[in-house]
Amino acid sequence: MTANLKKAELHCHLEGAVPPALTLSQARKYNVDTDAFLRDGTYVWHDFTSFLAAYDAVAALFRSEDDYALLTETYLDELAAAGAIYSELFVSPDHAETVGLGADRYMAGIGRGIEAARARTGIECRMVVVGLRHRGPERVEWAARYAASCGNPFVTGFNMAGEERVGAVADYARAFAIARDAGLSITVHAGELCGASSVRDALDILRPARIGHGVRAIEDAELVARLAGDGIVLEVCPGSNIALGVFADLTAPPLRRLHAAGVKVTLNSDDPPFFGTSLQREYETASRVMGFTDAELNEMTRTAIEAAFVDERTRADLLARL
Ligand SMILES: Nc1ncnc2[nH]cnc12
Ligand SMILES: [Zn+2]
Repeated sequence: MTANLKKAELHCHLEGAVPPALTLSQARKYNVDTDAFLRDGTYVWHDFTSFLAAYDAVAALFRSEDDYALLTETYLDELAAAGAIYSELFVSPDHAETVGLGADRYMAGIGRGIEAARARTGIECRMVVVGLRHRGPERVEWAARYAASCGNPFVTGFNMAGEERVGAVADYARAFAIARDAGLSITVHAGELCGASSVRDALDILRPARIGHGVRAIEDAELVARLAGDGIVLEVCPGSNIALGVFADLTAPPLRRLHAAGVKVTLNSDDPPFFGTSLQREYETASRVMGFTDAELNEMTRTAIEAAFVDERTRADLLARL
């Protein structure tokens, strides 16, 4: 039983972590009909594109600092209850601009939620600002400049998510250079909907410390050896990969093969209520279905904290709590 294990999560989209019950209460607050994207307590989508549309519809229900403080506290309390001592949240200032809240008040609300959850449960949390790939290079550069200049102490990293099949990685090199030059740590979604070449391009052009998913690297033995040799950490999200059809069933995700090849892997929920999962469930599945021992799961948690975008003192504190 993995409920008693300490956990850490590096890959979860804040707007992708909204429990359906909270979506319904937000919809009542703003008088929005949710039938198009939420039915019988389940989000309605059938492929990646319609998943993103449902995700955007849910995100549009969070319009104030208080809304985001509530969402952040709700998710971090759930994580802490599952034994998590550390969480990195992917936050999207584009969504804040879309609803007219503005990025600064968005980040302030999330920061309040982080502080409230930490005061109550001790969970440590940092934010990774996300640029949305399908909004194009200029918009991702806007997100990078925002992350670089916002001065929010919880912001420690930059990422790109969204529709992986749009554009080429090289189009976004300048955005990542802006973030890196400002001292932000780098991760990027790759090797999820696109194959091994998307992981190789990400490594060659963006030089990330971590890769979001990266699991399609399994298609190329030389690339797997490179990931292992370079110590690149994969933010693996098995439940997400199944829900989105990246792999057929839970016996297929290559977590065990990547781990056996010496690749540093971590467990993550990505967008838990959208994919019928949670961090607790990911640990439990890795144990019961994939056969990982508690020692191996604890090693993945350690890997996550060693790869966390935090200052060294916080990292030492977290490792001591493991
Ligand atoms: N799994 C995923 N891939 C790319 N962009 C996302 N945004 C939220 N979840 C995502
Ligand atoms: Zn993701």
